[in-house]
Amino acid sequence: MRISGPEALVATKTLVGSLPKPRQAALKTIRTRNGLVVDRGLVLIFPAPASFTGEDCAEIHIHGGKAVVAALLKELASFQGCRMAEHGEFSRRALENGKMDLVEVEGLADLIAAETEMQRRLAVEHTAGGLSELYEGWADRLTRARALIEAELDFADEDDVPGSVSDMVWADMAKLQSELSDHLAGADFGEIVRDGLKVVIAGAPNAGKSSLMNALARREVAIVTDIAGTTRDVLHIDLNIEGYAVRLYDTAGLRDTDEVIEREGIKRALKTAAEADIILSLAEIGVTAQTDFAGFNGKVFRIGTKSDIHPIEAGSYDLCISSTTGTGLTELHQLLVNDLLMRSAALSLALPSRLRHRTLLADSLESLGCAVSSVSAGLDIRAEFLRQAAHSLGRITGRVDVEDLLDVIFSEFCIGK
Ligand SMILES: Nc1nc2c(ncn2[C@@H]2O[C@H](COP(=O)(O)OP(=O)(O)OP(=O)(O)O)[C@@H](O)[C@H]2O)c(=O)[nH]1
Ligand SMILES: [K+]
Ligand SMILES: [Mg+2]
Repeated sequence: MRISGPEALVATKTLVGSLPKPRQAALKTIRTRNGLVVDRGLVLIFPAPASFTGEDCAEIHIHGGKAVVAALLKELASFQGCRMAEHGEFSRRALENGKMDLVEVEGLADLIAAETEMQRRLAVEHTAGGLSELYEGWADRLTRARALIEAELDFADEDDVPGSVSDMVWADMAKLQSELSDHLAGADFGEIVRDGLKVVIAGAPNAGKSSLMNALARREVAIVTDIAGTTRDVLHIDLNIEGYAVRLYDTAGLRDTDEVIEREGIKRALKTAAEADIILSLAEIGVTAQTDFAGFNGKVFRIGTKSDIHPIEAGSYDLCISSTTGTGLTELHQLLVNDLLMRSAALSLALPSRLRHRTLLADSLESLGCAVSSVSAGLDIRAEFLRQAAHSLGRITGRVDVEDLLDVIFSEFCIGK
């Protein structure tokens, strides 16, 4: 049981008699104020500000049985100012007290939800502040640049400000522009690691889409019949491939039809394929035509099916498989592994992984681009673009730029001494 806030230590002391030394576990008997023993267990205290929330915190380790928990909760609730925490309230207080920033809080949420090794690694990278450091470093660079530009504006006639500072600043800003843009390019993969690679099985009716889904799931997820138009709803399963989350979708067979339910199924199939990272375009070897999915964003692999009953036509397909015999399924798995490895190549896991990150990074990059390229605009306007770029970065971590501009000017130059 974790208790945080100004009354945490008072309440804990009342329950366990005497408090242990900060951050040292001690075995205590936990009693109600009527003297009834609730349980015996280890007690730890973390006086403010050296705690997770930044407030006074206590941990009472109890046996997890329902009645024990209920008894301690009931006793705690009777203390003045003590109540049940709301969802995420400990992290929220940590954020408010400057113990974590927004990216770290999001990382913690992702870490708790992580199911695959790569999701875990990405989340750890975020909770450990790797990304925050990067953004704060960039925001500092922008603030410094702006300070230098404003110094040139304000004190252009004074000797203390070296000339052509501007050139140096803009060269650095152009460099930052490309760093930011490289980082933003990693957002696609960051989102894939966090949310899973979307692999959509699509193609003509009876191509064997649902059979492939079942073979990869190793269970009968989808209905399989020899009737064309069996699958209507979009089905999905989650796979873990080399530590990466992969979401595999089975969809309705694509064809012209007047059947109302099937039409709706096809509409959904196309929508799902449009959002895919990878489309496995299935066609029965030599029997059904391959849908080419031209204009779709996902990478398309042409898969020939039922290789057990048709001669393999090398050249027409990227891969031929048989869900019945299992031929080609190892290769299909390897194809996905290779794709993931290719996407991850040369990328660290300090990647933006949420739409919120992506949007603000894009905003920042756009402002920076305006600042760098508006060569004919006044320096004041270009400086304002730099401010906006830093502001967007500050909003990612939640530590929006405070007005430390003058500090920077005076620390770098000896103006007005
Ligand atoms: N011989 C052979 N038959 C297969 C194979 N895969 C699927 N089939 C058969 O082909 C028929 C259609 O399979 P499904 O998996 O339902 O095909 P689908 O693409 O999901 O079809 P719709 O949902 O109707 O679009 C069934 O009779 C399957 O048993 C295979 O690898 N070899
Ligand atoms: K079918
Ligand atoms: Mg099907």
